[in-house]
Amino acid sequence: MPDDMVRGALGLMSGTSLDGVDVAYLMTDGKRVRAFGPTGYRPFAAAERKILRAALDDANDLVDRTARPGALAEAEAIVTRASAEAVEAWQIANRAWLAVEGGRSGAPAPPPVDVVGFHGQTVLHRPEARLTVQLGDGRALAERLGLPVVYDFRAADVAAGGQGAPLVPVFHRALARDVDRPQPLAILNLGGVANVTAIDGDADPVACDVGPGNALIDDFVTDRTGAAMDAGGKLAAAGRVDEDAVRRLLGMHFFTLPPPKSLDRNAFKVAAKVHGGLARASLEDGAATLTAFTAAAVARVVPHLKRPPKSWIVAGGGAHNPTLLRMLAERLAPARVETAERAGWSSDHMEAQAFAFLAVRALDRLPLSYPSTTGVPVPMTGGVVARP
Ligand SMILES: Nc1ncnc2c1ncn2[C@@H]1O[C@H](COP(=O)(O)OP(=O)(O)OP(=O)(O)O)[C@@H](O)[C@H]1O
Ligand SMILES: CC(=O)N[C@H]1[C@@H]2OC[C@@H](O2)[C@@H](O)[C@@H]1O[C@H](C)C(=O)O
Repeated sequence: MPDDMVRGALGLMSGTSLDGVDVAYLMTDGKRVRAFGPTGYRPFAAAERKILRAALDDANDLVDRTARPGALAEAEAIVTRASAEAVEAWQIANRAWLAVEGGRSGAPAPPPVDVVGFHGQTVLHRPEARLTVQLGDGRALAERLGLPVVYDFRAADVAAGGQGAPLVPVFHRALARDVDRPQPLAILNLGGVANVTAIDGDADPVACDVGPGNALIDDFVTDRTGAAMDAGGKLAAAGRVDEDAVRRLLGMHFFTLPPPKSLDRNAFKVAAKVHGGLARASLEDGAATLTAFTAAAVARVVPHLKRPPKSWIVAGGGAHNPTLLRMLAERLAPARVETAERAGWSSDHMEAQAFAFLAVRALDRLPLSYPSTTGVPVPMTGGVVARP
């Protein structure tokens, strides 16, 4: 098989917010994106979410990444089933689109989906202990779908001493090739955790997790009101930022470290309670302070980079929060800050697209991570391939 073969790939991502499985189609040779395709979403039901939360707790004591005690076995079955359903619903919804795309190069038509990239659900990430666990049975998924599935993307990197995250940088680099923005260009993902990729010419991308994304804001708002998030950043917009608290939080050791580095979703949970003065803060002031902390943590990575980025493109759920975007623009000035949509990309589907892209690279044994993205000793491929 020529290694620049263009394949159709579906990526599946279930992020730290435990909301559901995103699915996205990509046509790619693993180097450039040839075309984006339709996307889909399969939410977790409340009962499923409950089991996934229990699995997060039960994963805390894991020392063997293959063990599935407590709720972990049931949670893994849920992730696998939800992912299969996400693909099957996507195939049904896009039958007409696939027929047209599949026939685009004449008969015999290439199979429209050649491979599925299955991230699974991270329940534990402790790279310093060489431990990272993503729930999801790739073999069972391959059998059920009748398609090759690439899964367990982070294991090889962590086993080699890397951070195992972030893995999107190689996809960010491919995206950056097709946009005209002044470099260095930073691509920021604001999920539960925030991560950044800095692209500067032909050098390998420099990347790391930078701090809390939306997780602290979500948790605080949920504790106080029961709502899942500060929708539209409305609460934060009405509050006053406690700059002293932001400074105290930025004093944490993590922020002094240069990239590469990665984070567990709950890395700042305790610190935010202790140093953020949140117990005494009003709902609005607490949301404003945590939103400012997220923005300030992003800006704090700049001194660790060789050159400050001239432009920032923001993706992930946080790109829907105008207050967070405003605070980012203030703290990153004079750099230009814009959303992924402005660049012609998708804030909500970038991670699923990334795992479609990574699956194709894994099939061709191309590197998924680099010393500058996860700290692996040499560029490394990864992922496990399950064939039906
Ligand atoms: N309209 C909105 N207003 C404010 N915040 C929003 C909005 N939409 C999404 N978000 C935020 O984005 C979060 C979800 O982001 P995303 O889907 O990128 O996270 P994830 O993929 O689960 O996390 P990760 O990338 O860390 O795995 C929500 O929990 C919320 O905080
Ligand atoms: C261990 C793990 O699953 N980490 C996620 C999480 O969510 C965002 C951030 O933390 C990032 O490091 C990573 O996901 C993205 C997709 C990545 O690997 O690039």
